[in-house]
Amino acid sequence: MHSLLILNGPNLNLLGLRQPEVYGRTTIADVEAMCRAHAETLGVSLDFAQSNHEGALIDAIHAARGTKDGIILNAGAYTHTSVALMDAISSAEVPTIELHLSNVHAREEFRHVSYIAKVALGVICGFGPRGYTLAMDALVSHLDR
Ligand SMILES: O=C(O)[C@]1(O)C=C(c2cccc(Sc3ccccc3)c2)[C@@H](O)[C@H](O)C1
Repeated sequence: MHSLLILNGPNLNLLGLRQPEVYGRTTIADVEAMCRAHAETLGVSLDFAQSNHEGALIDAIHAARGTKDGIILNAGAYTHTSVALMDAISSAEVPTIELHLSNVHAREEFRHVSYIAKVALGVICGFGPRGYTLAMDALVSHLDR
């Protein structure tokens, strides 16, 4: 059975509570429930976490080496700034999909930069909460290739 980690970065704990016009009204708890139901369907185990702290996200990625088969990472704003997260993903050697609720490429210029994409298996963005289950499907397809 594949073991997946879904990791969410800063401010995503407030998802659905503010800026619904950009990020929708779905809460992070709703996203987790949807992902856990989809994990059952796929027959995979799932850990789901969120942190506002870059170091905690790095620690979770380090811990995934040798224990998780794949990571889905919505690093939030750290996507656009964090060489440390890029290095952690690279060193963990666990296939990682970069995930965004919004289409970052259609937004402000600064959101077009991604340090995560440089070391990711692939990027899914713009599909809202559905992006998480799309990423799960893509990761399992990759692991079963
Ligand atoms: O689209 C995303 O999922 C993204 O990763 C998420 C982000 C993000 C940024 C701020 C807040 C939130 S969640 C939220 C939204 C409104 C109010 C409070 C929190 C997400 C952005 O930093 C990224 O550029 C894009």
